[in-house]
Amino acid sequence: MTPTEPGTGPDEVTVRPAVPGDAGAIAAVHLRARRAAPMPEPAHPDSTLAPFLATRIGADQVWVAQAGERVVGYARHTATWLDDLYVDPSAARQGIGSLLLDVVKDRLADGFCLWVFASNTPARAFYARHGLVELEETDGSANEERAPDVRLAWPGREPLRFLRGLVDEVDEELGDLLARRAALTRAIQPLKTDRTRDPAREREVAERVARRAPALGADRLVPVVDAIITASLDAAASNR
Ligand SMILES: O=C(O)C(=O)C[C@]1(C(=O)O)C=C[C@@H](O)C=C1
Repeated sequence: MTPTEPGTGPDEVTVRPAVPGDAGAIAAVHLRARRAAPMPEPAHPDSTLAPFLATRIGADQVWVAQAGERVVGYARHTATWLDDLYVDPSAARQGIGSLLLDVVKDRLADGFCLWVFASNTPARAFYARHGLVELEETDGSANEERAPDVRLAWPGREPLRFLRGLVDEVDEELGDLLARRAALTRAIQPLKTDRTRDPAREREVAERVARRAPALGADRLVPVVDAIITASLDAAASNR
């Protein structure tokens, strides 16, 4: 199928920017597609979606796939995130998702990220086929549905640069966390009569960290925790 070529008959699919009047149609596609996929129930009532999407048309970039007069899919993105990509189940497997994804890749040529529910294996396979890479998997505690999800990235035309940019963002968060942790280590020290290191306590720390980072595991994290605590104690001693 060559959906963007003119003159391909009644099934010709075109992609155009959304207009405010599209909110109802794209909300309907979203809800149908979502319920046809292995995804958790939406966190908000169905009736709130069209008004929400109406506020996003204009604020975000929203692209509508249309077959004749019928809205069959849409994509919504910011400068760095793909927030939505849904195809009506009745128009599935016709290349419409790929068409929308190609529009987003063109617009965000330096790369972008998106979240997919871990349970949504068809979507994960679709994105893998289209060159997206899976990054971290969460336990879902940070999303509204409380369902495990996976962060994906399309690393764009300079993948190394894009992924290093993501590393830089994480390192900034890590720096904030290390500063908070070092301040606590420092606050504890004057309360202790015996300041020898406590290996059992440090092992517990490594195990707690490992529960949030199972891919690393406690044994690999023991030396990391040791280095952090050594640096924190050293800074505390030199700043006294
Ligand atoms: O909990 C303590 O006793 C601390 O001194 C804090 C801390 C840490 O930074 O977590 C530092 C050194 C100890 O060996 C164990 C833990």
